[in-house]
Amino acid sequence: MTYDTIIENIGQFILPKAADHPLKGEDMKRLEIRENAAIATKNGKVEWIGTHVDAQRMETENRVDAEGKVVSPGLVDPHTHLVFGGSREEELALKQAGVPYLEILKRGGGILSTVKATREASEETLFAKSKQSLKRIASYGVTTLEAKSGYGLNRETELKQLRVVKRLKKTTVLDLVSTFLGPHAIPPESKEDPEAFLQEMIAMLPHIKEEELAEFTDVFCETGVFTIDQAKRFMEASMANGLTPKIHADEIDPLGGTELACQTGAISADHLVAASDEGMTALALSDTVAVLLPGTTFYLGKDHYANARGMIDRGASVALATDFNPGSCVTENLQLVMSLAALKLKMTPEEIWNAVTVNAAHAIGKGTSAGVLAPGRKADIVVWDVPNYKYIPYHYGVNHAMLVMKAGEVIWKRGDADVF
Ligand SMILES: O=C(O)CC1=NCN=C1
Ligand SMILES: [Zn+2]
Repeated sequence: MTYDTIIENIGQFILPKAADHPLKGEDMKRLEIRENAAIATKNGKVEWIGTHVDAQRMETENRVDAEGKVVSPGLVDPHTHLVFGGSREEELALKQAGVPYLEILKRGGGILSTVKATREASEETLFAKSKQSLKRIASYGVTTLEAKSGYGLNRETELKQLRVVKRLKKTTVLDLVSTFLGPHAIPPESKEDPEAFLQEMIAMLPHIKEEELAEFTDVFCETGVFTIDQAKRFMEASMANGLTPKIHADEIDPLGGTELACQTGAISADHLVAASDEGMTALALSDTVAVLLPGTTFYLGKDHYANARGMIDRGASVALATDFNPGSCVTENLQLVMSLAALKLKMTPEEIWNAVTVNAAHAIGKGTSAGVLAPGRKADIVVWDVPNYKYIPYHYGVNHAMLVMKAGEVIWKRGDADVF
């Protein structure tokens, strides 16, 4: 057989474990690393994984020399607010003055200022802006990601955002999943009647399912936003309409959103900075993935981070994501989040790699098709300019990706310009 591409001379090949459930407990702490390896692709799929020596005897159209460096599956970012209008740099001064996130929101800023910009932006503008972000996301080694709505807070604009994601799915090489985050905040026009607004968002669910505009739903369960009871009713209505729930839980105040996620069978519970011991134990006993967002904690200038160690050591499955959004975490760089996971969440390199590949894939229902390289799987592959798999969390703030491959095709390669 003649292969399409062989990537050879791989110093360390990172091979997260293929599993039909998210990794937890001891599995979360283990990571297979193969040395002096090679991988062969054909028709966009992984065809063979073996040794560099064996690869020398194989026929291929293209041969890529990994120069003894590191190769991994394409990364998965399971939590982004990709589609939005405008920006919120003006709020930095408020944050520097110590004005809390929820206070900025209460004053009509934060999410609500992005809502105004998103309502005013055309679908074309949002599409072009999101596509630029996707290029940057891909350059950091991400080949699969989630994208939420939530900056419309009315039927017209929520559908506009979801249509943008649907168009991006069809027109870009990355794999996207879509999440309807209608109950993201209470719009000014519904301030007097949040319940009516929640009902309006619930009433959208059949249409969203019918038009295949989202696979998941999400709700911001937080003080001054949506209560546990409101979140529960929205999540139950989601499931009744064939949509799988997620939840922004225990981000700032410990309302018990973590426990609610596990009780309702949510696919993921996200943020969890204020998760209780009971909530962490519930995670360990469930298949709900804890999606941790240390970039947001950092960006909001908080000292207290999610208790990743407590979750992992209890046996919960943990994933990592950027939470890319215009106000509380303005970065597409999942590698930076890997560093914060080491420095602030005290996660090991093995746990971090599992959290940005196989577990991140399970958090968006892609556990059997992304985040793992094995014969028959999509050839989503990244070559990293690092000496070993521990290096990315250690050296932060830069882009270590050399080459990003999506379904067997190179979609990004570090510039060839070399004037030094
Ligand atoms: O502030 C934002 O735009 C995104 C966010 N939603 C809930 N927490 C952060
Ligand atoms: Zn978020």
